[in-house]
Amino acid sequence: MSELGTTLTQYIIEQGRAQNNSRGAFTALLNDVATACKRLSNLVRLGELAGVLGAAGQENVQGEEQKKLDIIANEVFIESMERSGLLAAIASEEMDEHYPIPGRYPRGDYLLAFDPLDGSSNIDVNGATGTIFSITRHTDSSAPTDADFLQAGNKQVCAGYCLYSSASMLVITTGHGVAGFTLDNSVGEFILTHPDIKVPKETSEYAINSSYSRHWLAPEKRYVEECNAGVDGPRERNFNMRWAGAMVGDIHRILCRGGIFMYPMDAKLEAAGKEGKLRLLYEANPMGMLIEQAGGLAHTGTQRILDIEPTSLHQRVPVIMGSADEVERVVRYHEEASAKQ
Ligand SMILES: O=P(O)(O)OC[C@H]1O[C@](O)(COP(=O)(O)O)[C@@H](O)[C@@H]1O
Ligand SMILES: [Mg+2]
Ligand SMILES: [Mg+2]
Repeated sequence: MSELGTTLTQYIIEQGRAQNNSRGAFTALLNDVATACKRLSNLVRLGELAGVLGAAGQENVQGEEQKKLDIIANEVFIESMERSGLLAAIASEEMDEHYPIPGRYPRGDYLLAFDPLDGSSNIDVNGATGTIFSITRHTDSSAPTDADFLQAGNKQVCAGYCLYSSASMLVITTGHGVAGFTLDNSVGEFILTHPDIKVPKETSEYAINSSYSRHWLAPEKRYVEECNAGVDGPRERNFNMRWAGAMVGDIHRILCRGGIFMYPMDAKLEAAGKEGKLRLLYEANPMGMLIEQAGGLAHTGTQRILDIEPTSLHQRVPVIMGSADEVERVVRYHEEASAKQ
């Protein structure tokens, strides 16, 4: 295992050696990801001084109001990732369709799907935000299409996020555990600070936006009511609640100390004809891979997230992920609720 203090580049090279695979190309790709994250980290840190706060005055393909930083983050990331020549195309929350890297196919062997800025509503209040990314292979030598991105999460070769908070941290998996790196601005490097991250199996902390409780379906209602009943309830212990308003902040906390994160299907989403709030390809899948690689579980309530065969680029899914015992409990409540029907 790599030692604390190892740089991200050294870590990737060491991992490649340990797996008997030189992975030079992949090292370059992750270096580009790291460069993009460093550039974004600087912009987020400067905030209004860099003129990046506030609304952009337009909506993205999903009808959500875009912040200036959503658009800037998308551009900065793409610009950094275009250079390596290893990507065939990029898909983003902020773009209707995929973006084929000019002049790069059939050379590019990988596809990158990403959420340039997760937690957009936190930007203007100096709250935690992040970038989430997922990398899959592009095996077809022809020009990439949207359909090439529609690969189940279990096909991801790398997933991760960069959290922009009091420290900026890059947390990644290449399918051999999860490692966390903290950005040392004095040397401009991500340094390994959290090797082999594991999510504790048990937890007494949950994360869900409780302002939607009136819309919840029976399983989540039951789960949260039982947690809130504390020592006197069926769980016989007290629970704590946290909601960062940014999935990246909630998942980071869960990777650090355990917990369960839920953005489940509810009556309001159902009535609006939506299949969930969070996006499969660049939110649920990469976070699901990280959580599973750290020993947790990632589910919709009826299906393992990483087994979903995607049908569209911006597909939404219900998300229940984190400490294994708690996710199993919510899934069991779903099974019991559907058995009653
Ligand atoms: O405002 P709500 O409904 O609590 O939603 C919060 C969720 O929405 C998100 O902000 C969606 O991500 P974006 O900011 O990238 O659209 C998640 O990060 C977060 O968990
Ligand atoms: Mg997001
Ligand atoms: Mg976003």
